[in-house]
Amino acid sequence: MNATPEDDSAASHRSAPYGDSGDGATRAAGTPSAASIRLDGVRKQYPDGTVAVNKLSLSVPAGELVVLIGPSGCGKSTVLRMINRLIEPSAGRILLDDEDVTETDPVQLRRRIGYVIQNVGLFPHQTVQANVGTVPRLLGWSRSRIRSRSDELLDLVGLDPSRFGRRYPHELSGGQRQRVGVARALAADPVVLLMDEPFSAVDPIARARLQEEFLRLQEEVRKTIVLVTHDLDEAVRLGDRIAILSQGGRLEQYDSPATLLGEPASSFVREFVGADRGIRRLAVTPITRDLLNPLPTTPLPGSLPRVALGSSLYDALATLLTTNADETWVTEGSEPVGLLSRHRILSIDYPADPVG
Ligand SMILES: Nc1ncnc2c1ncn2[C@@H]1O[C@H](COP(=O)(O)OP(=O)(O)OP(=O)(O)O)[C@@H](O)[C@H]1O
Repeated sequence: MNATPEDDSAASHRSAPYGDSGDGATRAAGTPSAASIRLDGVRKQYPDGTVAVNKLSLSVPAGELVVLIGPSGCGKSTVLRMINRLIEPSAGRILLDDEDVTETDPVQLRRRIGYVIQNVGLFPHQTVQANVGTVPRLLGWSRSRIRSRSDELLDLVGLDPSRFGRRYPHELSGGQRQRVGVARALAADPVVLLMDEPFSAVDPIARARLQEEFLRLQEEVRKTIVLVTHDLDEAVRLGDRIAILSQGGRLEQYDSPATLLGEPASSFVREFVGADRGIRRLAVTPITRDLLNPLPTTPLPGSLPRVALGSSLYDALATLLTTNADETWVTEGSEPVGLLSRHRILSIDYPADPVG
């Protein structure tokens, strides 16, 4: 298992040195604002002797979204809270770019690290706008600057500031509260975003929509994100990489979703990802040209559904099942480039599973 990704893209996302940002938010235009994270032999033993995390090494390239997943009590939240020093490690080092977090003032550190938790923890007696402006206020920004940043972020998370800015948290739905939580965490343009079960308090439909919106948001802001979840589907959907932990914070595997599902590194991982990983693999396998039947020479039947080349096999199968068709057009732009059949999707021959 390699916990230091070879295709580390940190260099291409390298953040400005912290000193450049002055109050932590005014970076030079176009300068990506994300830091890499490196955990090096990190251990946490609580005073009662519980070893929550042991010898954990993990690198998160700047601008990537890494998901921590594993059974209850395996140390996920402890890992997250050691990164922003809500918990001090007993041993090992945690680096943001090249800076050791244990040597950084915790208050300064937390202003550069956004933190989103389940149920958000918005201040109930403050408006949405004031909640989003929390860290900028601490940083001493002017009122007008806080206001415009708050409006910008509410827009970014899909909440109209003129409609929602003056509301109080209890006047929002769970999903809207969650969005405000994300906006608040992004307010001072942090270099890292830590998210502990951020979507688990909302119902499955709102959750799927939040996940989708969140992916779009990440395309735009490209933060380094470490997200804890219990939900494997969420991990597969959101993660550039997934770290699976077992009890005692032991790293079982750290890989892309496709590799994790296709090549579980241990029987623990295999069991954890479960029997329905075949379906999940469809969700992370794109439609490629080699799977397509050529376009027919006879006139094309117009009634078939369409899916885009590059979307997932899961999407294709879902389209076929909902339209009750045996084949779908696969399109590139607006042009059909081939046909994909239900049979072909179901007969894909994945490489043999290396774990007995
Ligand atoms: N303050 C504490 N004192 C002693 N043990 C603790 C403390 N906080 C957490 N633990 C223990 O450390 C281990 C890891 O806890 P942690 O909350 O990090 O796990 P988790 O994977 O996030 O769990 P869950 O998925 O249930 O939220 C658990 O055994 C937990 O009981």
